Amino acid sequence: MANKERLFTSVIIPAAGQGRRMNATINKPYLAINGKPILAYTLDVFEKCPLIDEIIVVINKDEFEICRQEVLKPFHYKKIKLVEGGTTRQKSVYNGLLAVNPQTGIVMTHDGARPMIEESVIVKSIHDTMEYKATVVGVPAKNTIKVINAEGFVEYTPNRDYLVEIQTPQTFAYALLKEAHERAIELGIEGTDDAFLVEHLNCPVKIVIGHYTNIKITTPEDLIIAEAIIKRFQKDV
Ligand SMILES: Nc1ccn([C@@H]2O[C@H](COP(=O)(O)OP(=O)(O)OP(=O)(O)O)[C@@H](O)[C@H]2O)c(=O)n1
Ligand SMILES: C[C@](O)(CO)[C@H](O)COP(=O)(O)O
Repeated sequence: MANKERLFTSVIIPAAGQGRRMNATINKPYLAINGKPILAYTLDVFEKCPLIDEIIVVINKDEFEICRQEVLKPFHYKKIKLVEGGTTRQKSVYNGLLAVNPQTGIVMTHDGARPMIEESVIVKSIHDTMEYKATVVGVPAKNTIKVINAEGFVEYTPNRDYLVEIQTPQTFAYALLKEAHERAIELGIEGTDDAFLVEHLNCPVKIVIGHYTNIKITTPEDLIIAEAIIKRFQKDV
């Protein structure tokens, strides 16, 4: 990856969760903010980004119809392929990895539930991955973080200068991420993000500093925050 020639770039969007913490009547990707589904906001940014060649959206088996009707049909996406999800985020991403175009050189993962991603962060992630092979977007921790024990007592307070809250996109050389997922399957490792699996291969992962607005919509109050951010920063939607 030392030379900077453009590589075919695929993004895998896991959107096959259950949204248990949201506790809504429809699954999170299809909940609307200002009349538009969360997943459509996410897809818009990748669809418009000229560095993204292919978008693999990973969804639940029984949600193909709602995805087609509520997201794909009204918003006219061209680069998208739908793939069935697995029982965990990691399994969903792996299904996506198996479905990418055989030419894929760079693969990015981005939560369907992070609709406020900005194109500049996607572009920086791709550029930095050409150099480092593995990058993750994060923001410096704003709060003091404490490591506790099983009894709920503080063990120690890590230096905040070295704490970053991790988001997505997470971007990798395709062969590296595939190897990391396959090694994790062999070893029975389950991680909450993709970088964790790459870290297990002892491969350095570079941080791309992102934006605090790129929240993951997880609980009901996140919808209020997202609505406010979208109104304030993305008036054209
Ligand atoms: N089996 C799974 C689990 C999660 N995801 C996706 O991974 C992203 C991050 O997961 P999270 O926000 O935790 O979503 P859910 O799993 O839906 O939420 P919860 O844990 O509250 O059920 C989401 O876009 C979600 O749809 C997925 O594709 N497949
Ligand atoms: C990948 C991730 O977005 C990084 O913050 C996150 O770990 C996935 O969501 P979950 O809440 O851990 O399922």
